[in-house]
Amino acid sequence: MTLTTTKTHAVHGGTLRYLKHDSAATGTPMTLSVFVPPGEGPFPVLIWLSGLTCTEDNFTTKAGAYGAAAEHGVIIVAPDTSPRGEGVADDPAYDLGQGAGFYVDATQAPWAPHFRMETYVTDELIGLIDAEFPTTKVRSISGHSMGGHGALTLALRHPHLFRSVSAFAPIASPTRCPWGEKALGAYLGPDRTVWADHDATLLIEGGTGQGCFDDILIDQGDADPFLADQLKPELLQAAADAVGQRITLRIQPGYDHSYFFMASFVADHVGFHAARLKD
Ligand SMILES: N[C@@H](CCC(=O)N[C@@H](CSC=O)C(=O)NCC(=O)O)C(=O)O
Repeated sequence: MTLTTTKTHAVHGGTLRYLKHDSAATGTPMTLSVFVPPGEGPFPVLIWLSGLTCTEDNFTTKAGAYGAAAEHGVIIVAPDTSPRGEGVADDPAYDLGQGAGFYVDATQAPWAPHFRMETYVTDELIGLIDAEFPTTKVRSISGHSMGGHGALTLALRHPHLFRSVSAFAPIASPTRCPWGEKALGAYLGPDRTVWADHDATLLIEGGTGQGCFDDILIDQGDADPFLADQLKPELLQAAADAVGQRITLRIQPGYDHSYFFMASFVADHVGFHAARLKD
């Protein structure tokens, strides 16, 4: 599984690479970016999962995370959000198919052959990064919106892989919002009991990952147009309170769903993870 560098940029004293590789998990080429801070390493890793419509480029060019990553000595990995290509299933809507992988392994036609983003991130991507970059083999995970859902569910489902988890405006309970119901129904089929394994709120309510994370940092803008119908962080907070999982949910006044919001607080998230990655 060879990584090919397509572009390299110097940034904040470190090196940002855009990369591509043939993925065994998705059966397609996959693209990603990797920022390596200045110095010899080895460095811990923060995996960033982006939201609907994104490629690896949105976070890389808009989040402004690399100054904090350089300061804390953290590698940041930002993969694409789905398999892509002519032979890959798609849907004309922005919230299903290419650019909307939802970080699950699809079981349903026509998605099942390539839409395997849970395996891609938790198995192939982590292995590839640890093999090809100077890592400490210790990592954390964060993401935005669909990627916030991905970060939370992958951390709760695979807590041995991650030291810490945070999210920006995550889809907190995809079994109870239009984006999630549409995607989980398409990728996993009509049985809602199967969806529950990919719903961060229901996972926390059921005790999955309990005791694995001392705190979960979540930032949410109160001017986010998706807050009431799609995101519902209050459900996650209630579930966490019920089982004693600490969540630091920061409602940020005036902030929307855009990368301007993330750029405003991403340094806090890098610092949150860095403190736990270096323990
Ligand atoms: N096109 C849609 C919404 C698209 C959108 O807002 N995408 C967000 C993630 S939403 C949840 O996963 C995003 O990150 N966009 C990329 C960016 O660079 O901002 C619509 O217009 O309603």
